[in-house]
Amino acid sequence: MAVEPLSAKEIEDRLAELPGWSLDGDRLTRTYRLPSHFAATALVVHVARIQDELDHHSDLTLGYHTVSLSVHTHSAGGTVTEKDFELARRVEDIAPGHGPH
Ligand SMILES: C[C@H](O)[C@H](O)[C@H]1CNC2=NC(N)=NC(=O)C2=N1
Repeated sequence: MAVEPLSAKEIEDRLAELPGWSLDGDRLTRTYRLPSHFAATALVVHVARIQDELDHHSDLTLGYHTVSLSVHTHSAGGTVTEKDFELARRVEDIAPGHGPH
């Protein structure tokens, strides 16, 4: 599927529906804080499954009690596309099940 870069306005509108997510340069990012290192690790594994299912992969960083995602679309020249937002929405759906953050 060919994907096009989103405009600044399109990104802004989509971010308004995704509290906690922000634009950092040309990347969509969010850091989740979890109740334990084990919970954070479980979230990483769950996100990895979603990323393989979507065939769209963020830089996914595990900290002590944190999980950070940073994503853009390589095939669209490293810009933010609808695919990045699709991933962000899917992660938002499952993150609450991993404990408070
Ligand atoms: C061959 C495979 O479909 C591509 O390499 C996929 C995999 N995951 C990807 N992830 C991201 N973030 N951008 C891509 O363009 C991308 N392309």
